Parts: sequence; C-alpha cells; structure tokens
Amino acid sequence: MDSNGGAVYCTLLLSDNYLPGAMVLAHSLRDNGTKARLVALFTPDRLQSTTIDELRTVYDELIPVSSMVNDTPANLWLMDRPDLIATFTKIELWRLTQYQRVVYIDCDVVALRAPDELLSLEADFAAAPDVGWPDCFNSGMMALRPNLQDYYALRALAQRGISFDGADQGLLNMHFRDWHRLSFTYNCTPSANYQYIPAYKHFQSTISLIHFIGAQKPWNMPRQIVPLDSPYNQLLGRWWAVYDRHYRLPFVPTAPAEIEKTAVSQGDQVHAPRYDVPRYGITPHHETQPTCERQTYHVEEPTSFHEESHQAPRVEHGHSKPHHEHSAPADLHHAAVPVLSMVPQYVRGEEHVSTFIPPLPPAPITFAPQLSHETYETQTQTQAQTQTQTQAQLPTQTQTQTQIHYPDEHIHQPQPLTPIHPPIIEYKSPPSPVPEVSTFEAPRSEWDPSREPPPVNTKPEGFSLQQKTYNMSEDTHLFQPPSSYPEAPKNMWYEVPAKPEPKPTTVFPWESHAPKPTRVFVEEAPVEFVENPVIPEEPEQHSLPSEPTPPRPSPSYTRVPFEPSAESWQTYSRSNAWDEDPEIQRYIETIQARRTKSQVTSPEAHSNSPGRSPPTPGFRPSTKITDFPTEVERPSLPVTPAPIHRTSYGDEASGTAALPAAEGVPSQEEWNPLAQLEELHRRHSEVLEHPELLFSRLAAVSYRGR
Ligand SMILES: O=c1ccn([C@@H]2O[C@H](COP(=O)(O)OP(=O)(O)O[C@H]3O[C@H](CO)[C@@H](O)[C@H](O)[C@H]3O)[C@@H](O)[C@H]2O)c(=O)[nH]1
Ligand SMILES: [Mn+2]
Repeated sequence: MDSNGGAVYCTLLLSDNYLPGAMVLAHSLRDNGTKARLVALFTPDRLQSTTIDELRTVYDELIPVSSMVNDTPANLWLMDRPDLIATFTKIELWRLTQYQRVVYIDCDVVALRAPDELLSLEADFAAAPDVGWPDCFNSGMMALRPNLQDYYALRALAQRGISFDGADQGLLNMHFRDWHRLSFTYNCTPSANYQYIPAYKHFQSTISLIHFIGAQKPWNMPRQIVPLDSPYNQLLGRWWAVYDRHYRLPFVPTAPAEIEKTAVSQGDQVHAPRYDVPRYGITPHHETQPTCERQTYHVEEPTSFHEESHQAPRVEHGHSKPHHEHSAPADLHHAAVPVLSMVPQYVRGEEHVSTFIPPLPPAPITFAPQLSHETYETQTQTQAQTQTQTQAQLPTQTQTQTQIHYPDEHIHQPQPLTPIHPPIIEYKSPPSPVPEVSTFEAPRSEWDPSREPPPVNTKPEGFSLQQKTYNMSEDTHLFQPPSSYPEAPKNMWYEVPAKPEPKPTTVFPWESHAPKPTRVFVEEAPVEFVENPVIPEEPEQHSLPSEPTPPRPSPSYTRVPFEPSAESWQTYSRSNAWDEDPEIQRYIETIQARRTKSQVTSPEAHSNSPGRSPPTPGFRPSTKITDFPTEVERPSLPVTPAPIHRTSYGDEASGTAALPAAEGVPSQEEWNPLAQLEELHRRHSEVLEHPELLFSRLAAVSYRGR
C-alpha cells in the first residue's frame, strides 16, 4: 500500500492497437516519479495475449473486465467514431471498490508531470471541462470514488443505450451532473488547429496531462508535422519523446558513469530510475561492443528484467506488487538480452520515417511525411541493419545507400520533463542528421489492397443509406365520416370506341357467294315454356277460334307441369284433356302442314306426299312429347307411366337398342302393381300390430332380395 491509502492510477485497454498509448502513459507517469500503483483494466476477449504480457511489464496490476458494448451505437456516428463502441466498459471503474480512489486516465494521454494530488482529492467525482463543450467534462481523465450505487446506475443507462454521444462521455455526463471541476491542465486536449495560442504559451508549463482526443492518435501520426512550433505539434513531440525513450532504436547508454548518474535519490534511499530496455528482435549494439561494461544499479531488490519477461502470463488480482519490481534491472547485461516488444508493432509513426537516397549536393532540410510503404517487419529489419551501418559508416557518410533517417531528432530529444524530476537517463543521441532533401512520393491511397487488409474501423457502407422510420398512428379517436361527400361529377363520360370485328378472310369461293339457307329444323326451334298453361276443365266450354290463329313464330310443344292428383293413380287417364280435343288437333295439323310446305323434316317426311301420311296401324301420329305407348307398342303395363323412347324423326339407327335389364329385377310381365301395393299395405299393418316381427321380416326380405 502506498502513501495515498488505496488510491491508484488506472487506465483501460480495449484493443491491441491502443497498446502504445497505454505503455507510454504508464512510462510517463513513472518517469515523472509517481509511486502510486498503476492499474490497467483490460478486456481479455479483445486482446492478444502478447499485448497483455506487454502491459504486465509496466503496470502493477491488470484487471480483466468484460467489455460492455453499446447496442444502439447510432450516436457514435455523430462523432464518426465507431471504434468507441465498447467504451461503456469504463463503467467498470466504479466497481473497483478495493480502491478508495481511482484516477482514471485514457490510453491516449501522456503525463508531463504526475498529478499525484488527484489521488487524495476530496470530491467524489472530479473531471476537467471538455474542449468541445465546456459545460461537459471530458471523460478521458476522472478522479472518482468507486461505489456500487453509481456502478449500477451507470450500467442501467448503458444497457438502455442512453448516451448522447453513443460512448462513455455522453453517458457519464448524463449521470454526473454536479461534477467537481478540475483545471484544464489536468486534461489538456489540444487539437490540430489549436486556436488559443496565447493561453497555451502562458499556461504550458503548468500542464500535467496531455490528452490526444480524436480518431488520430500520436502513434498513428507522423513523428513530426509542420509547423513544428504549433502547440499541438510540440505536445505531440512530448508523446514521442516518451515513446522514443522506451522503445526506439537505438538506445545506447553512453558510458557507465552516466548511467550511475541517473540514479535518482529519493528520500534517504537510493531509488533506481525506471529503466526500460529498448527491446527489439535484434542484438543490441552494446552486446557487440566491447566497450559496454557491466554496470550495477543501486536498487532495493535487484530483479532480473530478463527473468521477469519470461514469466508465464499471469494476471494479477488485488494483491499488491511493489512497483520497484519494475524498476531498473540489476544488471545491464541482463537488460541487454534481446526481448521482442510488441509495442512498436502498433506504432505507425515509425512508417513516417522516409527512406531516401541522399543526393548530392545536400539541400536544406524539409520533411516528407509520407510513408515508405513497407511492412513493419521489413522496416524493423531495415532499421536494425541500417542502424548498424549507420554506426559504422556515419562518420564518412559518403556512400549512397538506403538508410533510416530521423528528421525530428532535434525536437524529440529527451528533455527535462519537469523541474522537479530531472532527466533520469542520459542518452547518446544518434549521429547528427545528415542534410535532408524533400523527396517526391506519389500520393498514397487510403490502403493498398495488394499489400494490406482493409483498414479497421472504417465506416460500414450501409450506414450512408437513407433511413426512414414510420411510426404507428397513436390517434385513439374513432373514424368519423364527413357529413357529406362531394357529388361525383356528372359530365364525365366518353364514347367507348367500338372495336370492329375482324372478318375472317375467305378461302373458298363458296364462302363469299353462299346462297341463303331456307331450310329450318325442328330442333332449332327453341322450346317455349308455357308459364300458365290453360288446362280446360271442360274442353267443351272452351271456345276456340274457328279459324287457325296466326302461327306463332316458334313453339310447337308445350310442357305441362305435373300436378299430383288427389285421386288414386288408378283413375289417372294418362292423357291430356286437350289431346282429344279435335279443335286442337286440327290446329296442330295446320301448323304441321305449314311446316311441311317449308320443308319440315318430320317422321312423316318419309312419305313422299307433302300432306299427312296415312297413319301406320297401331302407330298413331303423335303431337305430344309425353306420349304413352299404344296397346300395340307396349308389351305389358309399365310400372310407372313413362314416355316411350321413340325413334326420333325416322333416325332408326341411332339410340334404339334396348338397355340390358337390371339383374334381380322381376320382368314387367310378372309384376302386378296392384298385388304389390296390397302386399305392401298388408305388411305395413302387420308391422304396426306386431312390431317384433319387423326384424325377421326384414331379414327375410333382404334374403329374398339377393
Ligand atoms: O479501440 C479502442 C478505443 C478506445 N479504447 C479505450 O477507450 C478510451 C477512449 O477512447 P479514445 O479514442 O481515447 O476517445 P477520445 O478520442 O479521447 O474521445 C472522447 O470521447 C470518448 C467517448 O465518449 C471518451 O471515452 C474519451 O474520454 C473522450 O476524450 C481510450 O483512451 C482507450 O483507453 C481502446 O482501448 N481501444
Ligand atoms: Mn482519449
């Protein structure tokens, strides 16, 4: 436990590509002498294990947290920052109740001095104003007291996606309305087009933390951009200075004596400076240089950096680890053992070093910020080789060769970071830069598909599609029809154009000169139903016209509806009253005669005479459709009256064949309907009197029926 009673610095790492920021932040705090514990929250599911290993080299404690993603990230696009999708994870800070206080700092911050006074701040929640909207605080630096009330309240907001910017800052500002306002110097957020230069000049010496807000982070930017003296670029240089101190080639302690000098006396104990070995996948020069002697630090507990770096991955939880474990290695020789660092892998700024061929004569220095387009691995090697070459060849520097050149060397020289803590390690600066010239580089497209995968965190294309939301009507009133609708216009009509029927083209000559047909067929005459047939009860009383009425155009038949008689069917005459009426008969004959004149085809037409042929004996001429067989025609009395199927109109060949008799049906000769009816009546009364006989009877009948 340190002097601040459970107060820690804490940062958050959600992705591998922010690793350089997290490392530089921790180094900058340590370099400035803080003794407070450095804690890093990290999301194991989103990070490579090598990244976590790297964090372990500088942070005292790593705390895994599960990432909290904004499920409704639309507001993130207002900032054009879809990469901030998981910053709700910051809420986990309030669950760190093992600490009294947490001074949270974003990864993209570099400390110019360690703001240890924030560790003992009284306020429950303090932050500095945001440069974009100063009524809000910027959530990149917050001094807070972990507690579960705030934690659950914040988590509830996060789960409902309540944040005006879609990320943590919008959410936290909605929750912490009364925040203790800290000085802007605790979270100085310069922008590339920084406006208030006089204020910067006035306050710059008081700045504690520089926060590189926005999508562009220092490690993705050129090491140096013009104008060099702009506030932003100067502050950017401060970030690179820390990075270079710990990760940049070359790192060659000039002389053992100077290393000795760097030990910082703190109180009554000699405390070794934070020593960070520049770790590359190559053999450092001092191993190959015999002049590099072993040097011993004065440390409390000599610890081999080499051994520590080869420990199995381990996540520390809660238990304290004295920060001096990370202090200087006891033995420079150990420290010099090559260890591969992951950090430069995520630093694109190295690409902003131009590889060039020095022309002759040298021209004034200008910097070309474009990148040499090499993969990182190649570059590292190139750097390494070049470095060796540089060492050997720089004194003469006459040959034309590819070499890495650091144009910003003079401004990124390590310098006293604060008056309180003098520089802890002296550097031998690389040989002074050779004169530079600007080199032409073709404009680079955003990414080269032939060399690299598409850039991460780019905007999905579908987002630019227009979105439209339709809402359900919330009107609860019933539909009220208007009292009247306007009259439909009356003058709106038009002639339907008649479509002329196309006449089929004639093929044969008789089609165009066809004679008019004169013959008329009986079948063609439509049957006319007499709706109310006049059935004279007394044919005698009927006065028929003595003269034939003018022929009606069509009907020759009359269908008489069947009227069930109340009398017994035995008295049924089986004939129509008018059939016997001579007047009617005569009338019909006149029609038939008329027809015959106009070539009526009728059964009589078989005779050559146009008039009425003499009746065949036993075959009377019929004028009725429901005719009954004559005595001659019928072989026996039919069961029911049925029309006789006559050969119609002399066509004897068609349809005259008798249908085969049904099986099991008694022949008509054997069937006496009167006797059958009597039998039926007898059985009926028998069953009524003796119902018990019914079933035996039925059985007998069905048996007989078979
Ligand atoms: O890919 C990512 C993105 C974010 N982070 C972490 O989340 C922090 C916030 O993201 P950052 O890119 O620093 O956001 P800023 O550009 O600083 O944007 C502002 O808006 C953010 C969202 O509200 C706040 O989190 C910041 O504090 C605020 O400065 C970072 O520092 C990291 O700690 C990652 O580790 N990986
Ligand atoms: Mn930030």
